[in-house]
Amino acid sequence: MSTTGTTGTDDEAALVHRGADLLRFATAGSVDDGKSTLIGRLLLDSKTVFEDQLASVERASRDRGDEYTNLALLTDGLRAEREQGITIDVAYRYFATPRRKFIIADTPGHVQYTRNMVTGASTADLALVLVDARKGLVEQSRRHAFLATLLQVPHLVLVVNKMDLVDFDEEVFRRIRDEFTDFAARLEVHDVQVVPVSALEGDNVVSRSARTPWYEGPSLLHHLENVHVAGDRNLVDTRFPVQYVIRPQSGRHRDYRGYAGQVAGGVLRPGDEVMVLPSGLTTRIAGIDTADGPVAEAFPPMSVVVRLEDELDVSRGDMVCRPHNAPTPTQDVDAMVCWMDESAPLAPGRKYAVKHTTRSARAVVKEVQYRLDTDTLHRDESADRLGLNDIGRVRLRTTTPLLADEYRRNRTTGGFVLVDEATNRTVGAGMITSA
Ligand SMILES: Nc1nc2c(ncn2[C@@H]2O[C@H](COP(=O)(O)OP(=O)(O)OP(=O)(O)O)[C@@H](O)[C@H]2O)c(=O)[nH]1
Repeated sequence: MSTTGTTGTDDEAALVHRGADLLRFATAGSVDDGKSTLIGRLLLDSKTVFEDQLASVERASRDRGDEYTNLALLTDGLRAEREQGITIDVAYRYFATPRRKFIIADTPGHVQYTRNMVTGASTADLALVLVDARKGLVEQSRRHAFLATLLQVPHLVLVVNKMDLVDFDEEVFRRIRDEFTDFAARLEVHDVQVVPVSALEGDNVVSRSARTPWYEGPSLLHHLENVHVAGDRNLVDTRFPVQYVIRPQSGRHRDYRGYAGQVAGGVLRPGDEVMVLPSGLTTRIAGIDTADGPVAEAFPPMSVVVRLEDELDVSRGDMVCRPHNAPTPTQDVDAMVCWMDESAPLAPGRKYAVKHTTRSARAVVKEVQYRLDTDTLHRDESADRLGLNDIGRVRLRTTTPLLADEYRRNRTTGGFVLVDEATNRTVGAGMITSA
């Protein structure tokens, strides 16, 4: 069964293709804050839910003796469906309104929250942290907010839920909001929104509620629909990691040679002078092709095929950039690493496979510089290893040079994962601090 929303027009499809009207957001909260209910409410009120799903949830709610239609059943039901037979750390859900399409990275489970959240939030435009109005900010709320900013998620929303249980008291909201704003001021995030809602009763989720006349901000959905994300993309530094070389062996296209990949930064146009790394050779872009035909420009996150004027020796893992704006190939990498392996810690001397954009290399851990306490933001410099869910600063030496940028400059070319070569499991996620 698909949970994908409305079928769009071709125009919409083109917009989505360009990422212009798509918002990816990650949700986080502690147990029972109401995350499932909130997501259920968004799906329901945006009419993404099918009649039969709704009918079955209504039936199940009645059977359980619930007073309300239990929206969490909707979310959890979808979750269970997704999880059948496979281990999924992050469940992705889709819904759409006439203004935008949304992809929610929902991170179920509380034990592995750091790992899950890193997975879910690494590509998110926005992170939504939920708290229960009766409890206010708890340790996990701070940790989630911190992780989101560490992953450079540009927009942060604190949803103060269950306002109905505190009689929509402005004072309660104000206290939580102020405490959060103070905390967020210490983090690297520029856009913070705090919204009082009742996920259960629908207040301020889709439309503004008459029960919070003191609240002057937008409803949650209105904010999600309008938050400006186009400016978050790096359109300055041209970065095109080559994923595949396309060269038909026969037929009338056998003279075609193109390089397929997803634009990671900047804008590419036919005629642009470009440099290909690691060779350093320069040429011009002859044309840019997509599944829908040639285009006059390409920018993140478009997937395209780039043709070059000269026949250079380009292969998977190479990077097309600009002659005067290119990453410096480096084998010494400093990074914040989130460790995700329960079987063994990251420690000096250990070797891993590195996946960075479309490139693979091997790396040895030279040093653990410190481990970060995500609650106090304190750096423990005596730490010499990272255990499951730990985050710390690490120095690596790779076997072949990476074509890397700082993560804060580019989340794609600044990020990497570490893979255990014996098990082929992803054991760490890294954000390059200097290359
Ligand atoms: N009164 C009230 N109850 C709510 C509200 N939102 C959620 N709840 C209730 O809080 C309980 C927990 O809600 P869930 O949506 O299951 O919580 P969750 O955070 O998703 O929990 P997980 O199952 O861990 O994902 C349920 O009994 C909900 O009905 C709200 O706005 N007001």
